[in-house]
Amino acid sequence: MNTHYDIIVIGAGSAGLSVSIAMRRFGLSVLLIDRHERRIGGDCLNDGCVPSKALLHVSKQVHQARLATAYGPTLSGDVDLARVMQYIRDRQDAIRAHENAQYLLDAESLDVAIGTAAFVGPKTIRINGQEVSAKNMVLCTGSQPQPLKAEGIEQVNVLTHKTIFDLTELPKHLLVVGAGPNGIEMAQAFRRLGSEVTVVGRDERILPKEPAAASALLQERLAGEGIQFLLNAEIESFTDAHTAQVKVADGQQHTVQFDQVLATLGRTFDYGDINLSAAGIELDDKGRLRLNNQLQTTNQHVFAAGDAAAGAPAGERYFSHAAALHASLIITNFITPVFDKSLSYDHFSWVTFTDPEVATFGLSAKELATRKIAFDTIEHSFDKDDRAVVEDNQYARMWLLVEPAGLNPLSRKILGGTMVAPNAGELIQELILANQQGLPISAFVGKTYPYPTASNVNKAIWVDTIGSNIPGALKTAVQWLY
Ligand SMILES: Cc1cc2nc3c(=O)[nH]c(=O)nc-3n(C[C@H](O)[C@H](O)[C@H](O)COP(=O)(O)OP(=O)(O)OC[C@H]3O[C@@H](n4cnc5c(N)ncnc54)[C@H](O)[C@@H]3O)c2cc1C
Ligand SMILES: NC(=O)c1ccc[n+]([C@@H]2O[C@H](COP(=O)([O-])OP(=O)(O)OC[C@H]3O[C@@H](n4cnc5c(N)ncnc54)[C@H](O)[C@@H]3O)[C@@H](O)[C@H]2O)c1
Repeated sequence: MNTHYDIIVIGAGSAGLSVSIAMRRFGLSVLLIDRHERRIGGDCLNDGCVPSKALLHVSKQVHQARLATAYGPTLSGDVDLARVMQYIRDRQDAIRAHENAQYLLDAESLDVAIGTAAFVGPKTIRINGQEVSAKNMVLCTGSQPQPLKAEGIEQVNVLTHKTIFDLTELPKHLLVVGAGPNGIEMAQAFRRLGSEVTVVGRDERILPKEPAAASALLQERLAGEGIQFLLNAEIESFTDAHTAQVKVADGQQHTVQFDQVLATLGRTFDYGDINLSAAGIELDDKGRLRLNNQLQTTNQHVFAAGDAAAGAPAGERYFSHAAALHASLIITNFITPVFDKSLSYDHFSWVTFTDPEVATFGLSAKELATRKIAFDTIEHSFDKDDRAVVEDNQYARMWLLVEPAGLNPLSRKILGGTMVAPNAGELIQELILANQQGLPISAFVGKTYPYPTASNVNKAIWVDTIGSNIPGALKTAVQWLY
């Protein structure tokens, strides 16, 4: 470790890895810091995206094996959770092979220091007793799970995403508190592995950041798999280590007996040991870094990326690919400072990896209304799609927000949307590209999809919409010409 670098990056999760590797590749001297060698890769690798997606993968295999018994094969025995968790650890290790300090030094010539960094001045930190300075620094320090508060909580061992992957026995009854993406993904995974699952959510619907119709469709599917939902509800108290009293807004009280409880209540921040005040870095009233839309803190030489950038005026997005977007913005502004770019989520997208997946992109109806942008909502059911029929997915749906029809219906552009379908996260990619590049819907209508690819729905929605709204004058003209 040197005493001065071009850039110091604190936190080696999705954000820190993106910023530090790119800046090093541009030939700058970079120091990347994380508290522990085993935290390199951050939440995504260690207790977020990777283990949760691996768990969902296994749970889907188990679910499909169970469905296959309809055709003759038999299935016996319970899922051995210890073996499932071993599979997850193996998958994490496969990624760790290229996300560790030695690899980063060997492959990227990147200096990595293990220890807790704390500011001692505007451009200087102390780590492991040594002071190191830099021209600029990037805080990629992530976020923490919001703690569950309820009377009697001290009797209960509350799991979070940081501890649930250490379980070795399948819970008989898993109580999930919080109905956001983390809670809903885990609820389905454990239900499919064999647990009874109850979800308690504060809002009136699951996945409240999605359009209401998408939340309702997913909830119906999950309820069909046996997940119990208590919505508009909160844990009032724990009367012992395995009993929760749940109060629903309509006044009803439910007693839920559980052997494990998982809290998935959103994110919070802990800047207790980093001494932000020594660098003049301020927090906002929600305890987030106070940032501008260039992701600059109140210290002009210190920036933030990833979950730590949640205080940006553009809004909160806690995703690995948001970290990559922030990293790309910061890097662009470092290397082309005359064109200061601002953070925008106008073409952002995300996927909740349940089965069916929920994939959302672009501007929401609420954002369009706030910006006074006129739009139509076009709903498309997959019920007549041959691929959906043969795979029994006719329930799937999408809702696209599109410019109002003008003189040429094929020139309309897609402003945003949501799809609830198996593999929606993959199917929606060409819609995202069209949205980002401003392609008109003629791009879909003019494309021939190999039959029966699932993504043909991206054409069918427009063929149906245009086909059922051909203006009378056009029909008359066609008849006359024919
Ligand atoms: C269960 C779960 C599932 C998820 N699934 C997905 C998904 O499927 N797709 C998706 O896009 N996103 C998903 N996310 C969100 C995603 O994991 C996070 O948005 C992302 O990991 C944040 O990356 P980050 O680099 O900002 O922070 P982190 O990954 O939290 O990294 C921050 C790092 O900073 C280090 N650090 C903090 N302070 C200091 C200090 N003072 N000194 C040294 N080091 C420090 C920490 O040790 C940590 O390693 C999921 C999250 C959870 C909880
Ligand atoms: N597939 C993915 O990309 C994925 C998966 C998991 C998590 N994540 C990310 O991680 C972040 C954290 O996930 P999350 O689901 O914990 O956060 P979240 O903020 O999205 O959802 C938490 C939910 O819990 C509810 N809640 C809060 N306190 C409660 C209480 N006391 N009782 C009942 N409900 C309560 C909130 O109203 C909210 O709906 C998310 O913002 C998401 O971006 C992404």
